[in-house]
Amino acid sequence: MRYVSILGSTGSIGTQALTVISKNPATLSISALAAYHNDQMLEEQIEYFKPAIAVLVDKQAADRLVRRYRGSTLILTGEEGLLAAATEKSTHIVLTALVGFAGLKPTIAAIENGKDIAFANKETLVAAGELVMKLAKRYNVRILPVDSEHSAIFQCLQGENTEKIRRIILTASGGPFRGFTAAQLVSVNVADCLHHPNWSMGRKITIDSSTLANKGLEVIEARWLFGVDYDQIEVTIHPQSIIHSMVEFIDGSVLAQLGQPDMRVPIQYALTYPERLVTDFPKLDFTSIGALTFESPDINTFSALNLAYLAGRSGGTLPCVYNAANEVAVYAFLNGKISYLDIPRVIKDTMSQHQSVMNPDITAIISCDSWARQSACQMIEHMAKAIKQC
Ligand SMILES: NC(=O)C1=CN([C@@H]2O[C@H](COP(=O)(O)OP(=O)(O)OC[C@H]3O[C@@H](n4cnc5c(N)ncnc54)[C@H](OP(=O)(O)O)[C@@H]3O)[C@@H](O)[C@H]2O)C=CC1
Ligand SMILES: CC(=O)[C@@H](O)[C@H](O)COP(=O)(O)O
Ligand SMILES: [Mn+2]
Repeated sequence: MRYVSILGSTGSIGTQALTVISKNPATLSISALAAYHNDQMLEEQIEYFKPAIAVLVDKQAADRLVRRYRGSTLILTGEEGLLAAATEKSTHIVLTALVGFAGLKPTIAAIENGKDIAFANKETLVAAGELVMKLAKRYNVRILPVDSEHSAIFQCLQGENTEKIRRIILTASGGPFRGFTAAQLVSVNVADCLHHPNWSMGRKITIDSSTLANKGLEVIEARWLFGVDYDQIEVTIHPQSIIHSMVEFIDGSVLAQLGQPDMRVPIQYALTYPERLVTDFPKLDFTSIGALTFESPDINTFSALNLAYLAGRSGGTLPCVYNAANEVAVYAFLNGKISYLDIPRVIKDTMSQHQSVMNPDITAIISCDSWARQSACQMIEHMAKAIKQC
């Protein structure tokens, strides 16, 4: 039996992981569940999966649950609760399915306690990839990609030597605005952005997909997961999202991983690796797919992708700044404070104000994240004031 802690159990990845676990009761079991404030859904999950620990980071939400709950699961709260879920003693593998930089500390705690990581929380690898990968090596834990592209690459690399990689081809759907001009992007609204053509996901990553910041984050994620240079990572728009990514080797051979756009498959692979278990999820029917097409990304219009390459190549704390500024800008856009094209503007301007620290330790990364959030927030306040004055 493999015991799983899920950080972010009430979200898109978290709930799909629970479906996978409920379909494989002989192999997978839940030891801890954690969410931010959705007490109702967490309570239902506790009733069904009976974890040792359940956590709501938000104290008021945790209080509501504690007042109602009569079972034997230990209910915890706050950052300490999240760390407890990440390090619960019976846990073998921690699925990091929470959003944003908040995943960094529990991921490190899990690694330091010898837990394997099923990695969905890409922001942590972007902000602190070098540090996290070094820790994983030191504590001899496995880092198993959940992100569909990185799971695809990981699957293509089974039995291969990463030194024989010529390039990685990360596929991108292109999002809801593929083919749009900058002029057309001026007036897009939140509802337009939340309409991803192929995947149903949480709000933050869906906005990221639309700006191509998601692909930018994934480029940096790939650099750390697979130890390749940025020159070896290429992004190709593949609107059907059937090929989840490809690896070209030095002899010119290309391996690809294909499947329905269904996150339950990479989630299950990460949780059961190296085993493959039977699924009853819809399978590909090649005759009905028709064409698989490819095009180059429009990096001038969708500049968040280029900014990620810039941040990644510069290294140090700049990827952390890229991530923090993007997080702040996305939530400001979702809350109606800035317009869509302000998102890459905020990232670019925050990056340009930063004095990068090379080889950052955890303290430097945390202070860089705080600095970037504060700078991005100030920028957004100025933008909001300027709009009011018009
Ligand atoms: N969705 C997808 O298909 C994919 C997602 N990913 C990555 O996986 C991660 C999760 O994405 P997704 O599932 O879409 O996100 P969702 O917004 O759907 O879910 C986020 C989950 O994290 C919890 N959460 C949010 N903030 C915190 C916090 N500070 N502390 C503890 N828990 C928190 C939420 O709890 P509550 O509900 O209580 O707010 C919720 O359970 C992201 O990093 C994303 O980039 C990667 C590939 C695909
Ligand atoms: C499902 C998944 O892995 C997402 O990261 C997905 O890749 C988003 O689609 P885009 O290719 O549009 O960014
Ligand atoms: Mn992805």
